[in-house]
Amino acid sequence: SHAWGYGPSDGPDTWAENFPLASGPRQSPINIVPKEAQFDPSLKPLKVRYDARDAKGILNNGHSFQVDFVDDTDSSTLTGGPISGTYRLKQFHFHWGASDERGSEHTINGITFPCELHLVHWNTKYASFGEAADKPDGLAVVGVFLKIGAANPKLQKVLDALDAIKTKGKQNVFANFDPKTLLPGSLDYWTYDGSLTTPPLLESVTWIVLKEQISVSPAQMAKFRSLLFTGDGEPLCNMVDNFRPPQLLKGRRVRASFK
Ligand SMILES: NS(=O)(=O)c1cc(F)cc(F)c1
Ligand SMILES: [Zn+2]
Repeated sequence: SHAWGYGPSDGPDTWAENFPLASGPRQSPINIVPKEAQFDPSLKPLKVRYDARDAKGILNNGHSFQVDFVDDTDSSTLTGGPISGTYRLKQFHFHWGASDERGSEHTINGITFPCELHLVHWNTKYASFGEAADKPDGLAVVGVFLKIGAANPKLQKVLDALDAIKTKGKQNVFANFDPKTLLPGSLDYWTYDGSLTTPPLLESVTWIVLKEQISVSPAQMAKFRSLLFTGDGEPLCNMVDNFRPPQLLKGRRVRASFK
């Protein structure tokens, strides 16, 4: 299997060697230029309905950590917005930097944020996430920027679970959590057709990037950075800078749900 990472020898600039989609026509992330985004009055409001009881576990997968959800019913879904039909929440995860001036994957007018949250959903016209993952309308990911400010109490339950999943492959039960509490007050968004931002870089994602950011404190950022890319017994390597830089737009349009 193809080992990839974020270091000098296996990072984003090397991914095209094993994952040819890296040079594809609809790669993510991108730099969003709000003045060039077209307001689309036909875009519907985003409808987010999550059930805290669907939260299942938390896993250090060696690239980030993710909180996984039970997705065998329509109890936690995303509808409306730019998508048609019903997409089920599968997991959420984050990307972050070694320091506050980098870490996000999408940028706004070239501005980077210290962290970016991704809530991953799959189209229920397909039988499963795995089936949906390589279809052009298979996935919808909601991206939320985190900016340095006051401590965010909604993050704390997630961050307090990180000590038990410090190394690659470790996982734990993570129950009774409603990720809707992580979202900002406004669901105004930009949307464009893109891809997974990590290998296999599948071009199957309708990206929905929220305009409003949520806060994270420096101490909370230190918790993210306390995770390790490496497994038990391997040389320590802090899990930081696990972000792909912005990719070429290649003629794509970015639409705005707001004026
Ligand atoms: N980072 S991302 O949201 O594009 C993403 C989501 C996913 F479900 C699998 C991936 F490999 C990557
Ligand atoms: Zn992601």
